[in-house]
Amino acid sequence: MLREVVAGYLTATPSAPIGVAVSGGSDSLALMILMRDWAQEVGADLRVVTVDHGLRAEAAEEAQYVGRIAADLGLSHDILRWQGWDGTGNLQDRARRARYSLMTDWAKENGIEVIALGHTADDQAETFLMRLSREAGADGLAAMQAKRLQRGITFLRPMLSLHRAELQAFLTRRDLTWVSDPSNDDPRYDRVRARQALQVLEPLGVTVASLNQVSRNLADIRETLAWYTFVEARQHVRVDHGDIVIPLAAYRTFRPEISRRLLQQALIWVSGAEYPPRRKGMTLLQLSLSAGTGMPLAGCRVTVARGDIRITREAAALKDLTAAPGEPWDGRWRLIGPAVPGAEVRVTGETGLKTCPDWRETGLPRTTLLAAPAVWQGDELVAAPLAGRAEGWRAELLRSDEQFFATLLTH
Ligand SMILES: Nc1ncnc2c1ncn2[C@@H]1O[C@H](COP(=O)(O)OP(=O)(O)OP(=O)(O)O)[C@@H](O)[C@H]1O
Repeated sequence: MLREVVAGYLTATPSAPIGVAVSGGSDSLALMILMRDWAQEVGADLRVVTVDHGLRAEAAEEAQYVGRIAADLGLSHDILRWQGWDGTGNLQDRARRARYSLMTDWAKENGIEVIALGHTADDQAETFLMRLSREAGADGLAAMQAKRLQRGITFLRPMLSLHRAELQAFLTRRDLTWVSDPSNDDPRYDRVRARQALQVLEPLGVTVASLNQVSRNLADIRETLAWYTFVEARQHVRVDHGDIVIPLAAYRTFRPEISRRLLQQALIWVSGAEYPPRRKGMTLLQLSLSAGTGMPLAGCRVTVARGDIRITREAAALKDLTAAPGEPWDGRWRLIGPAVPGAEVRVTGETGLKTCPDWRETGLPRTTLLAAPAVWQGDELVAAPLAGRAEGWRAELLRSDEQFFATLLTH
């Protein structure tokens, strides 16, 4: 039964090896066993991975414990070590990001396109409660996706409908013990407090199952909102030299939730950021646009001019960014031209634009050109093709306009 639930998310005969991320906790250990049974049946090549964050003395031992069980099951196992914490930021968050990035690199090196994770219905319910305290909207409260493409790798969560207790019973039946992270009982962590709160809420009928249903309802709402944002964007929005342009007249007809989503995706798309700006910043931006003025936000400048809202990259955010000619710059542009010794691509900026007398003839706004790429040789501007000084160079945009519209549906 458990195996059928998991197998339901997997391709019958996968052509590439499949990864499974196992921390040693009960959920992911059960996942490894269920997937091994499935892999044997369909002849899939399963690869196990554990990230050792190096944060607890027992972590290395736990990773080896996973390795031993994997070996007993005839599975290959890799341990990835994180040594990157510089003492800044929120440790939990940094460790989590590092884990995803290490696993993504590992997958790419091994030709793995899919990694399965052991999130359960309990994780979903706990996350829901934690997000309530952060005043989340439909997006924050919506159920985790069972399948999500991130940085070129598909992350699968085939156990979202299963409960931790049934997975633990399954392991116990197989005489297997799992690793218990001591932080799982430490009330300093939000997740632990959320778990305790669930017990208190139970008499109200607020249970793991009901919270999962609510989060699925919200996922449907999220999808519907995404669809309407896409429809409005298709009808009114255009992409101009990597900027997103929204006619003010159309913007004024959008419901606030639709304009917020549109602006949020535009900011992410233009800046290349991994995460959306905070809600507070988005609210300020919406207020500012209602008053007919723009503002800088999240590495972008939002301007209002000639009846258009324009989301452009912020030049100041690019001042230290360099790339070799022909290489991607800011993940968006590539400059191609004749060989120039010592040439490098940097932002045009005020200094560069001063040397481009014809920039007005390009029809592009000044803010856009300030943040555009240029070719420099030391302090000398060699070329700024977008600002009317081509000198044999051309600027190639690395993302198609279509990609922007597509992100409105998937985020
Ligand atoms: N150290 C680890 N090594 C390998 N896989 C891990 C590790 N930690 C977590 N995972 C994987 O991620 C799943 C979820 O774990 P956990 O709930 O602790 O992560 P989280 O960071 O809270 O979740 P999310 O990634 O959604 O934020 C596990 O079931 C397992 O598949």
